[in-house]
Amino acid sequence: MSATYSQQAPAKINLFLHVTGKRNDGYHLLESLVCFTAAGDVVSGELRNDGKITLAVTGPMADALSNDHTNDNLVVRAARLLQEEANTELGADLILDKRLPVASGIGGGSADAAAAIHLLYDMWNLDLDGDRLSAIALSLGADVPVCLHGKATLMSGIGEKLTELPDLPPLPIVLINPGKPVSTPAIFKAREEDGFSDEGLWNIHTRYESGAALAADLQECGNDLTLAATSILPDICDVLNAMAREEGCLLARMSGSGATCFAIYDTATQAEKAANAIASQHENWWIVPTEIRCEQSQILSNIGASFPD
Ligand SMILES: C[C@@](CO)(OP(=O)(O)O)[C@H](O)COP(=O)(O)OP(=O)(O)OC[C@H]1O[C@@H](n2ccc(N)nc2=O)[C@H](O)[C@@H]1O
Ligand SMILES: Nc1ncnc2c1ncn2[C@@H]1O[C@H](COP(=O)(O)OP(=O)(O)O)[C@@H](O)[C@H]1O
Repeated sequence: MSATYSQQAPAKINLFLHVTGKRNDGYHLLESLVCFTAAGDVVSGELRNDGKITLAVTGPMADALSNDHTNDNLVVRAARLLQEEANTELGADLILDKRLPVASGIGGGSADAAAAIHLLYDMWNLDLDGDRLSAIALSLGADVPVCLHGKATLMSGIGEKLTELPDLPPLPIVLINPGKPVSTPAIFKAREEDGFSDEGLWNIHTRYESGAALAADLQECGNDLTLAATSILPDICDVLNAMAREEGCLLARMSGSGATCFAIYDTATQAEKAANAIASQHENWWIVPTEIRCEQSQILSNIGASFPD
């Protein structure tokens, strides 16, 4: 019987997200403090010797994905690219346990693609250098390199420049999605007339000892996609207000291009209380109390991927 491999695909949070410019190809230059939560999807799988790659999708959010897993799903696209790059004749039967809402600003698809790369790297016993893996990741999406890295990072460029940061303090958070997907390209398009933020506003050397200290500095930054996202989906304002009203809320903000928002609470008990209170009033919202994960991905350290200073 072959072994089952399993890899978590944690949700990505943009603690702040500044749009600092635009490239000629239409992609935007960003500066964002990215971290990862204990909540996420799970990718698992078994080895095949015939080179075929199959995918089954399970879990509460499976129905939100297109049925054409073979061609559309980022897990399969990542697996095919890695197979080609490594020139291997091995394959895999993969299962995606889809728990994160789709098209929701927490990089679920990007996290799944990164998890598939980690899992298959291990399963196929590969030996590729970090630059080649980073190039595969970027070709799948601007958020995939940071998801491959998997820990607190200052992300810039269009998503390919990664600066590792000191570990963040324990951060109890609540994630809320109002149950409606938003399209990332549509949000970037909707902010076309807005200006650009300055670069270099975040001190990459500061080590935060408490969530309160981190939240205070995050108040000096923002998410430059919020105005565009709330103009397309005003429900995001309801989410932010509901989070901010609960006791112990240090910061409530939208992640990525939305619509998922996160709030940092002073304690885990306050985060859970807030989640329960909000859930009792909004039964259609996706509400998850969780925390920021700080540990480095084990498999990444085996890969030895290098990232710019
Ligand atoms: C906005 C962010 C912030 O972390 O997160 P999400 O809201 O998707 O979670 C990411 O940059 C999203 O990354 P990702 O979702 O991988 O984007 P891609 O598939 O590469 O691009 C989708 C579309 O978004 C726009 N896009 C994306 C990234 C970027 N730096 N500039 C852009 O203008 C482009 O219109 C592009 O066609
Ligand atoms: N495994 C996957 N999980 C989520 N979305 C996927 C996946 N594979 C492909 N997609 C497609 O990628 C798009 C972006 O999804 P997602 O990564 O969830 O958004 P976001 O980056 O805004 O959080 C969706 O339109 C979805 O159809």
